Parts: sequence; structure tokens; C-alpha cells
Amino acid sequence: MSRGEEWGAWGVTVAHGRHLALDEVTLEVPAGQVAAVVGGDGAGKTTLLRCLTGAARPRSGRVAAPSRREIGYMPAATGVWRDLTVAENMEFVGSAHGIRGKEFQRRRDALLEPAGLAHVLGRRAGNLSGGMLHKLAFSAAMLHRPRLLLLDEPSTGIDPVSRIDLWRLISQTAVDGTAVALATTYLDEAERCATVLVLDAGRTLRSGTPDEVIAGVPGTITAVRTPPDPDLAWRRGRIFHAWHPGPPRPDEQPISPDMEDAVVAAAIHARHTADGNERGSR
Ligand SMILES: Nc1ncnc2c1ncn2[C@@H]1O[C@H](COP(=O)(O)OP(=O)(O)OP(=O)(O)O)[C@@H](O)[C@H]1O
Repeated sequence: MSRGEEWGAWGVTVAHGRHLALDEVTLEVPAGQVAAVVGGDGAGKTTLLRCLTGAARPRSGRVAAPSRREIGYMPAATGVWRDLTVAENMEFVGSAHGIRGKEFQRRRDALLEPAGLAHVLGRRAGNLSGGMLHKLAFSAAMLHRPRLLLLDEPSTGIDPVSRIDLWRLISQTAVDGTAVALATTYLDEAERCATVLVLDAGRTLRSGTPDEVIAGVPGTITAVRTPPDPDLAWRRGRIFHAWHPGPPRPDEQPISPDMEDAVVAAAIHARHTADGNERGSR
């Protein structure tokens, strides 16, 4: 695929029995960009990535993805073999893709050097730190130069410094022209992606650029010490942010929301609308 073409899923619905894991969801993944899929447990993030790999078959909708050999996939559990060394993990993946000899070594070194793993080739993966393990999984997923890279919660559970390292690798991969889609529960990570798709129980709550998602927050968000309604508020450090569906009241000073505010407010709004509950509009 050359730059400018686009992989993705358009209007896909995936059902498990009567349960809809995805309900007419669209995700576009252009080359050279990182597209984030965010949402809580069971939102449908993994199912959407699995649609792009061909492992999940939508009941309706359209998927455009390269062949499986041109997809890199890093599962949430990393997919690394813990009993194998770093070098053996890379060799195993390399042989599965038919990459051997000098070409393999060049590619392995080009990935492990920036990942900070070149000096631990002989260490068992099970003895790596969490951050190193995730960077090894990322390197293995990138070994065959995939056109589409899918990362399922790549930075969950790793320390903040490793998160920064991993993000440097992810950003460079997109800059080099790969199309990247990742599932994450970290909203600060979503904020730095080209596009964000916010899922909740298989439905699209919001999608667009981070600025569009933040600008699309309905109602009013304020900063308060004591929330008037705990169901419509969330903690931000030592204070709370509170949402209501109407315009700002005369005594209110609305805050400028960030991605976390936007996503939480969108989820509360969806619940509020589904309930037909007008508590917040007084
Ligand atoms: N094979 C399956 N059979 C039945 N239900 C499934 C199957 N796979 C996923 N689901 C259901 O589909 C919904 C979406 O799951 P999915 O794993 O895509 O969510 P997620 O956003 O990745 O969350 P998590 O991080 O918790 O996995 C959930 O309700 C889940 O229980």
C-alpha cells in the first residue's frame, strides 16, 4: 500500500449470539497515522482490531485490510514466549515470516537497538521488566515490516518511562509510513493520536480528531469541590469535574475539557439519554 491509501472497518456489526460486540462501528486507519480506539472493559476494542486481522467476521459492514502476512499484531497479553530468550523470540517470529540470515539480523538489530533491548539478547523474556517485555512484543510485531500494525493496549501496566519509550517507537513507525491502530484505556495517549474512536458497549460514542472529540462534548463541565450529583461527576486529582446537559448557569464557570473529561462526559451523556433521566438539567 502506498501512502494515502486507507485501511479500516466501515459500519461493522459483530454479534456473539444475541449480544452485539460491535454495532455499526467505523474505524479508518490511514498509512502514516495512529488511530486510537478507546473504551472501558468490554467496549469492543479487541473485537474491532480482530475484524481488521480477519479473525472476527462482521455480520455486516466492510473491512479493508492487507493480507495477514502484511499485518503486525500485538495482543494485550503481548504474545511473547516467556521461556525463550529475546533473541529466540525474534528468531522464532522471523522464521515464521521467512526472514533469515543477514536480512534477519539487520532487521532484528534495527528494531531492538532503539527499543533498548540489544544488550539483553540472551535474557529469557520471562525475566524482562514489564516495559522491556512490551517493547519486545512491539519489535516482534514489526519484524516483517507490516503495512498495518495493530496494538491491543500496548502500554497497559508498564511504568511511565517505558510508556514514553514505547510511544517513541509507535510514533516513529507511523512517521515511516505504517498504518497503526491501537486500543488503549489511557486517554492521554489517545489525545496524541491522529484520530480517536470512543466505544462504549459496542457503540460509537464519539469519533474524530482529538480536537473534534473534545469540542463535541455536550452540555457543561465545571470543577467543583463537592459534586451536586455523584453520578454526574468524576474525580480529577483533589477536586471533581461535574457535568450537566444544559448550557452554563449564571453562577457557573465552565472548564476547558481535556480528552478524559470528553470521554467521561460522553459516557455519562449516553447513559443519561438512554435513561431519559433529566436530573442534570435542572
Ligand atoms: N468469543 C466471544 N464470545 C462471546 N462474547 C464475546 C466474545 N468475544 C468478545 N465477547 C464480548 O464482546 C464484547 C466486546 O469484547 P472485547 O474483548 O472486544 O472488548 P474490549 O473493549 O477489548 O474489552 P477488554 O479490554 O475487557 O477485552 C464483550 O461484551 C465481550 O464479553
